[in-house]
Amino acid sequence: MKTATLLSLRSATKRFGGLVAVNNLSFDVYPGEVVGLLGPNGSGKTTAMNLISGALPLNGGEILFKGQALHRLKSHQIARLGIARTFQLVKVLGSMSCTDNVIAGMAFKPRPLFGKAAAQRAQELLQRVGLADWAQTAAGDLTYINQKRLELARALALEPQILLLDEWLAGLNPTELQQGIALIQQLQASGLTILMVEHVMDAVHALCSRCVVMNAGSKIADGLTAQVLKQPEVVRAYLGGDEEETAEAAHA
Ligand SMILES: Nc1ncnc2c1ncn2[C@@H]1O[C@H](COP(=O)(O)OP(=O)(O)OP(=O)(O)O)[C@@H](O)[C@H]1O
Repeated sequence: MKTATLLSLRSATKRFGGLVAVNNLSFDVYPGEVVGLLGPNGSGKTTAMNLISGALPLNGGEILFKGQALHRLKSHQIARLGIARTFQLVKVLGSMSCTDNVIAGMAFKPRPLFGKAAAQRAQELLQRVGLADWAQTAAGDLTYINQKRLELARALALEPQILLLDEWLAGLNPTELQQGIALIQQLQASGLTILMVEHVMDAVHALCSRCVVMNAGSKIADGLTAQVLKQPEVVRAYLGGDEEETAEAAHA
């Protein structure tokens, strides 16, 4: 018997005027999976993440979390159900300390923490992402990778059941990338389910057991990472038709 899905998109559709940014998109995410959401620029990945997190309303179809339809819920209610996200453009509260940024993330937890308990939990989360020594530093003074770590700690403060990562590894240098991959692997090992939009192929290979690939708003592939990346339609769409490059990526 197949495990029950954690997250299901069923013909999810989003239009911006005449543009169908997400077109009848259906896929499932099962508990404990790390699934890559791939596709060329403008294919609808971030819009799909926005539909799941409730930042944008659906125009058609439905999105279910543990069987519950999300479309009537506001984003804070969706967060409270256990769906946390990071953003493509890092969004930290620059003048506030790292600790306070993480505590702010706890406001949307099902059972919010206050006072000392919140500060202690924030310290644990900062330690988990490698920021224990920056607890009192203003978020705006952190380096780029550390701001990304902080955003992750804030998302984890929700105690999510699924984490949506939107190009969390983008813009990192090779050393930082390895650190970032290791950090996500730790989350994976703890059993957290992750749906990640990612362009960095090394990270996709290292982290994602399965990938869903979009092109021009529609799903064009869904399956085991190595197999999906070899599919001719994915080669053509995702890497602009450079089959050699995709073949290299598939074997990386
Ligand atoms: N708020 C909006 N209003 C109008 N059009 C939008 C809006 N958001 C996205 N789009 C359009 O929808 C399409 C899908 O955009 P989206 O950002 O979801 O793609 P993406 O796959 O995440 O791209 P990238 O990899 O570059 O981040 C694009 O054509 C984009 O210009």
